[in-house]
Amino acid sequence: MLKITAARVIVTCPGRNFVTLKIETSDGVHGIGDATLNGRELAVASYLNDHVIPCLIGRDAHQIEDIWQYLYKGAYWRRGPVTMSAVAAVDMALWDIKAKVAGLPLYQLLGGACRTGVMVYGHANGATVEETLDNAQAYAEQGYKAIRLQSGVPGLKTVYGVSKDRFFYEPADAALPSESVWSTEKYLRSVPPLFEAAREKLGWDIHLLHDVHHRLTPIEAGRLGKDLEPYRPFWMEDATPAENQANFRLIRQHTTTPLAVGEIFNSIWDCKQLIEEQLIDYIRATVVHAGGITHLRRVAAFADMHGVRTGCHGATDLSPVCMAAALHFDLSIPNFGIQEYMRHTAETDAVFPHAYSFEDGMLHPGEAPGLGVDIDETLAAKYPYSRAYLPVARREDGSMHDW
Ligand SMILES: O=C(O)C(=O)C[C@H](O)[C@H](O)CO
Repeated sequence: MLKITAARVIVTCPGRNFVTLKIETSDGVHGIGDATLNGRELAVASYLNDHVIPCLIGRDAHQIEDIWQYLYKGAYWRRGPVTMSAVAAVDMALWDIKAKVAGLPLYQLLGGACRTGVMVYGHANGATVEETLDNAQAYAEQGYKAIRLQSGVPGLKTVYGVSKDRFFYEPADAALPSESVWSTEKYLRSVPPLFEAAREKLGWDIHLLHDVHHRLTPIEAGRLGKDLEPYRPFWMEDATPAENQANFRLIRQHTTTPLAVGEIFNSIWDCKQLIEEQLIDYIRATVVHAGGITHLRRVAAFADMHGVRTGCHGATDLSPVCMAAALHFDLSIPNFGIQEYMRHTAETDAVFPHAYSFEDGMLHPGEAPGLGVDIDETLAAKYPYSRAYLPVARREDGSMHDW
């Protein structure tokens, strides 16, 4: 038995907030897991400190599945982002421990590598089409094989996906949510010309992606998907809110543009119908928000049966611990599609030294035992938590819209 002797939550803000769980064991091996839930970080920290850690002490760290079931079923109150991020952090830390004890990089325990590396997509954005495409060109020159394009919308001051910095994007930008104004009509007019210009400038040998960020109705999404078809996007993401999974039937009826959704999903139940009915092409659920590696493997296996591939969320609010976990997972499953990669700042990378590396458009988790990522607690302590929220959006008449 490898006894869990201690566990603690580390909250740090090296440029943005991260919550990390560290689990220690009787033979001195420790593991870490990401528990960051953007804008609601302290809720997960409390869930772990007040309700999960007391149940972990004394358990066998090797019993990953049993501990997962204990935390999921044992809480009685199932699912939800706070619960599932906490369960995920425990799960990641336990896989880290198991792989360290085995002396192997985690992907070896998950079945070994199915591919030589993990294709990632970078984020090109700008206030204008020209600026966005100049940035996209810079990504292409760095070797990226896939690039997400988000551009300013004429007539709207700020929109999701457009940052002030060329290579870094941080949407949680204020101590109280900032407000932006949204117009579906203006947005819908702006995206097809962006993709037309992108194909002219970048050619056809690069994958182009776009994130709608839940802002359209199903029929509007069907229209956008159809308008983008001539430019062969890799995917159209989060076309409409997905609480009602049947909404995707309508989008599917109107377009052959591939559909991706799921970064805010917490469990297999959020995507059961989407996958079973083949209403999507890529499932974006991620290690930290969907119950860890144990649960995400189940989602991926179910998706594989239905011809759906993975495209895990990988924004900056998922820490390097989650990124490492995602890379081991991506490398080991048969139906991997693509991995999002929004680079962290140098400050963040220093707090979380890691073995993963980027080369020629691909990430690789590296060969260090475990997840191959650690937390420098002394450095982390220098960056206290700083409250930050995601923005909100209102329509031009003042009513709330999805941001
Ligand atoms: O990366 C994406 O596709 C996103 O939509 C990023 C999200 O807005 C971000 O992770 C919210 O915390």
